[in-house]
Amino acid sequence: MDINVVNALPYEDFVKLFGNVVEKCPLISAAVWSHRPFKDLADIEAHITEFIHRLPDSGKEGILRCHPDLAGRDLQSGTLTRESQEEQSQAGMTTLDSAEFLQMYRLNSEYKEHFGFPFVICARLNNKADIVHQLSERLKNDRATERERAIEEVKKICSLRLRNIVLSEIQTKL
Ligand SMILES: NC(=O)N[C@H]1NC(=O)NC1=O
Repeated sequence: MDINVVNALPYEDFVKLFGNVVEKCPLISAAVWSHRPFKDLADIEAHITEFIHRLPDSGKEGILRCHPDLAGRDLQSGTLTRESQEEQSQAGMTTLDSAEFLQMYRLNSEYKEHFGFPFVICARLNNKADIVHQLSERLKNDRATERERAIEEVKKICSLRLRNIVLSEIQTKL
């Protein structure tokens, strides 16, 4: 992808293209557009990361709360975003048997009750077993540690979504 093409995009198209690199947080790409011209894709990613890091704790938790549960209500009802659907499918969340589904439901509920935000992990980089293991392990963290840990996962998700757009979507979306 030619970065000059991206730099020439009006904000409406930029947000259309990059609006979901952080799940359901188009405000972030709308804010980052102000930093054009970008040197390259890594520069866009760096601005997104900086924006997230400057948020107060409540803002970071807000980002986490925009994420759907893994194997949760949105997956059941078919209301996941396209990106999340692909990621959850790749991690095996769409083919859980009923015992696995119940286990995910219980662990997700326990995690949410404990921290007040959903468990977030980069599904594309983890399989079913990793996810269950991480859910149980990260429940032991204190809230501040876990908030930062989860934000690191948001950044991984964002990075892979950005790369995906560059590889496959620029021609079809515009
Ligand atoms: N809760 C959670 O981790 N959700 C996600 N992870 C991911 O890679 N895509 C998601 O939607």
